[in-house]
Amino acid sequence: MGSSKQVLRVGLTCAVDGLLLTETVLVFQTQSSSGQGRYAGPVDCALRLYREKGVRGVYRGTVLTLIRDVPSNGVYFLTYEVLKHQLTPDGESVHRLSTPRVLLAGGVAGLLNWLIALPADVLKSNYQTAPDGRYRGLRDVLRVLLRDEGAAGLYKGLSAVMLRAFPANAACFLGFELALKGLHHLAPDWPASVQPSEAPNQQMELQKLSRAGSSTRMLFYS
Ligand SMILES: CC(=O)O[C@H](CC(=O)[O-])C[N+](C)(C)C
Repeated sequence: MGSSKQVLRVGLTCAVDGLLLTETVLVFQTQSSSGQGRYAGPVDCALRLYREKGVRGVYRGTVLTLIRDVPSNGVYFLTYEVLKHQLTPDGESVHRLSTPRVLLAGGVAGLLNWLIALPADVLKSNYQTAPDGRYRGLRDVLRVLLRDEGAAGLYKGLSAVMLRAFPANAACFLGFELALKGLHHLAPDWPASVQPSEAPNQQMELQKLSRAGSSTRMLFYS
């Protein structure tokens, strides 16, 4: 694992990936579930939002998306890495963590992600799906929600979100680990597959590598 700060930084910057389609997806999902059928599909939805409201229309709610995703993504990846290391028995490599432990670390990371993300997610959804002119700005979305529903409104849908969060993110991280193992299998000498920061396991790995006669990989440990 990189340092906690590195993992946190990766998580925080990953938040930007979700910005591109957030408004389009939500507007399209809302009309689909209401059965109104105003848009033929997500692309049609994006194009019409753009034509009717310009770039601002497509990116409405971006600030709230960032408020949701930046802290929660940081905590998400950090929690996963920290838990993986804590769940690794002494003397064993974190890369050989058993499937149930990977699932546990991923599931808990998902729960914490949503515990932090949900209030901003509720505000973002209210803002993005409201008719034009309903809110005077982001603060107004919070004011109206607190007035109408109280603080509990910020955690609307918590149980459903949590029920989904554990299995979805457990499976997501298991898929990630399996993909990583597959790639490592295909390209064992690829530099990025070597973990120079694994100090406790370094000696053991070095012995294994020298037995296998792999001088290329040993270079990365020196
Ligand atoms: C807010 C969100 O989309 O959370 C993701 C996890 C999930 O349950 O969908 C996390 N991440 C955006 C890092 C994939």
